[in-house]
Amino acid sequence: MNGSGFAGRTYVVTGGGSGIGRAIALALGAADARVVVAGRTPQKLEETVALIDQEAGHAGRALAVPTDVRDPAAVDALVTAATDRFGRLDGLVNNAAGNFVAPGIDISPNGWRAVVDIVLNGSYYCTRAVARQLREQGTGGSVLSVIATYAWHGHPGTVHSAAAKAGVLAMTRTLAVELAPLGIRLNCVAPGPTETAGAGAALWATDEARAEVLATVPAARFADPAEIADASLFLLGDRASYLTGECLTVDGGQWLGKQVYGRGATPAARGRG
Ligand SMILES: CCCCCCCCCCC/C=C/C(=O)SCCNC(=O)CCNC(=O)[C@H](O)C(C)(C)COP(=O)(O)OP(=O)(O)OC[C@H]1O[C@@H](n2cnc3c(N)ncnc32)[C@H](O)[C@@H]1OP(=O)(O)O
Ligand SMILES: NC(=O)C1=CN([C@@H]2O[C@H](COP(=O)(O)OP(=O)(O)OC[C@H]3O[C@@H](n4cnc5c(N)ncnc54)[C@H](OP(=O)(O)O)[C@@H]3O)[C@@H](O)[C@H]2O)C=CC1
Repeated sequence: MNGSGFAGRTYVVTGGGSGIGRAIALALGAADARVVVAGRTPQKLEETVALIDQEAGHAGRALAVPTDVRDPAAVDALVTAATDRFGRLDGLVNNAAGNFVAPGIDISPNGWRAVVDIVLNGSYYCTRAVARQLREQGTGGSVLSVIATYAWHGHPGTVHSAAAKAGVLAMTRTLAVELAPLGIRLNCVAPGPTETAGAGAALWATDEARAEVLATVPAARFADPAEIADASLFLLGDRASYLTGECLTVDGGQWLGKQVYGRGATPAARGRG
């Protein structure tokens, strides 16, 4: 990835201790960026830092800052820790999330709050704190939020997450316009079903549920987190320099494949996925 423009730049990745967030953090590290990973579990963050150091062949390219993104003061402290360590910031990946499947009519206020606080409020607090730092630096930068296609088509069992992700998309489009004069770009990536332990536990915990999800994907497979990371680095980096307020879907055709006719023609639907 030499010449990609990431060398020496610094990115905060929330939820960087696992799954897609870890894959994005590793890809940034491999592109010679400096990476600050944030999440609630210190051990998972330290594992990501160790993997980045291992790939780099030396320590010091990454920093773990245990942070609950629901706490705006903790998020401000995260940005301070990142700039104290690396001198400046260049971008943010809003990746942290929580999810569970339940009928909307049965979700408790606390269950609703748990998901919306992490996904929507957390993304706003992080975006606000990083954008303020970029404004102070006068450098511009890039914010990427990881959402899901049900932000626009909805999905039974996920009303809290779908509503929160839709909010993140609206935030992205709104702030893309407000912050363009400062040279700050904001975009989203919307992965389809992606092989991570977190999503597996939250969304397809049984073989039956997993097979049902797979049958909805025309590409007849789950995504590898590295494929989401590839698209994410494109959106974060200079090759997307005129791209803002957009969402790139990386879902193996899942959400377009909802037509009545033709769905049975996919390998997964024929039981070969
Ligand atoms: C049918 C779906 C298939 C869709 C396929 C489409 C394609 C893929 C698209 C996927 C898009 C998005 C994916 C993801 O987001 S994957 C990320 C998954 N990762 C995680 O969820 C990890 C983090 N998770 C958590 O931290 C927790 O799950 C939680 C979100 C609940 C937050 O944890 P916290 O410790 O803060 O909260 P509590 O455990 O105390 O719970 C708070 C309240 O929430 C209620 N709750 C929790 N789980 C459930 C459940 N399964 N059903 C109902 N209610 C639940 C809990 O009871 C608490 O409320 P009360 O105090 O009122 O009891
Ligand atoms: N996997 C999939 O199929 C899809 C995933 N996505 C999205 O991709 C992103 C990553 O998901 P995935 O990698 O699958 O799942 P993970 O469960 O691995 O990732 C979620 C991350 O968020 C962190 N997190 C949760 N709550 C908080 C909090 N309050 N503060 C800080 N960090 C928090 C978790 O760490 P910790 O618990 O240590 O805090 C964890 O590292 C999410 O935004 C998800 O919605 C979208 C579409 C499909």
